[in-house]
Amino acid sequence: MILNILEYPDPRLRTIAKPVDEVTDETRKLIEDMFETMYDAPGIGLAATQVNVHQQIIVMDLSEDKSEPRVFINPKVEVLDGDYQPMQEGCLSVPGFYEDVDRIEHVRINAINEKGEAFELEATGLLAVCIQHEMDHLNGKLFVDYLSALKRNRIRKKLEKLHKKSA
Ligand SMILES: O=C(O)C[C@@H](Cc1ccccc1)C(=O)SCC(=O)c1ccccc1
Ligand SMILES: [Zn+2]
Repeated sequence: MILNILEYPDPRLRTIAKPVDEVTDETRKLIEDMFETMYDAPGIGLAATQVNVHQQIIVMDLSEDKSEPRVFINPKVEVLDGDYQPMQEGCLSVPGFYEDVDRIEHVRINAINEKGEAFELEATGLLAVCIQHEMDHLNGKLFVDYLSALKRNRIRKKLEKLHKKSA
């Protein structure tokens, strides 16, 4: 089922997600709906926060042909080296805006998969960037928070105007 994606500046996007106690069939159904929603958008990542479910669940697929689906439940990210690199980011909750954000170049993520098995992954490049972007969502943070107040307010005003039209 395609789920509704919350859009900035919706305050619910600022909610801190809670850990998943047990990976159940209900968790797996939500993950299935998150993948369907992400592919439909289209996007390369989606955090449960964005569909107003405040559990620590991220789905991702950086492939061109939906061939590399990834699930991260209760993820923890470690910095492997402190270098930052700028990369252009978009966000399904901030549709139509793309801005450069500095992110840590090399990270390690520890998480649980949809079968409840623990795993670890080292990442650089777009995968590392996407992991940090999705982790921010689970902590109520958005990529616009890294921009200047001027840019952030311009984006907010444009999206609020769009919401009024469609409301
Ligand atoms: O809002 C999200 O979390 C999804 C976001 C993830 C992301 C993209 C780029 C850098 C960091 C994080 C998106 O997927 S925005 C859409 C997008 O970037 C894209 C869409 C289709 C094909 C390729 C990229
Ligand atoms: Zn996003």
